[in-house]
Amino acid sequence: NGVMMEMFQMKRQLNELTQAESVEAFRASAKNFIEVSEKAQATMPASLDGDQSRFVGYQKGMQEVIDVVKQADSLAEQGKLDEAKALTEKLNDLRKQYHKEYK
Ligand code: HEM
Repeated sequence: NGVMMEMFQMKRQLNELTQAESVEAFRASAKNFIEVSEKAQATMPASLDGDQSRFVGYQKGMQEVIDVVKQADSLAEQGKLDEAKALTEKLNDLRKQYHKEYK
């Protein structure tokens, strides 16, 4: 099982965030993104092979991602769509950083 399905959903939501043309569209994608990343956070990835101590680090990484999406959502809520979108670049940095470590 693992987190493959969640990861592909996160990829889709990230595309939607960067392409959102309205606050409403951005916030809807952010909500979906948070939901699916919380699911991923609760699930042991196959690549970790049951290693509980690495799972703790993995979960912290996923929390960083969730926090950035929440921050971006709150910018969108204030009508700052461009700033919200700019912040999603951080998600790609986190993706690269944590994939190196856990994928
Ligand atoms: C932030 C946006 C992220 C996106 C869009 C994303 C997307 C993906 C995708 C598409 C895959 C499968 C294809 C591939 O191997 O490249 C994948 C795999 C994986 N990702 Fe992510 N990821 C993200 C963040 C993270 C973070 C923060 C972590 C860890 C804290 C993580 C951990 C993993 C792991 C462990 C796998 C391999 C799963 C397995 O082999 O079962 N990802 N990710």
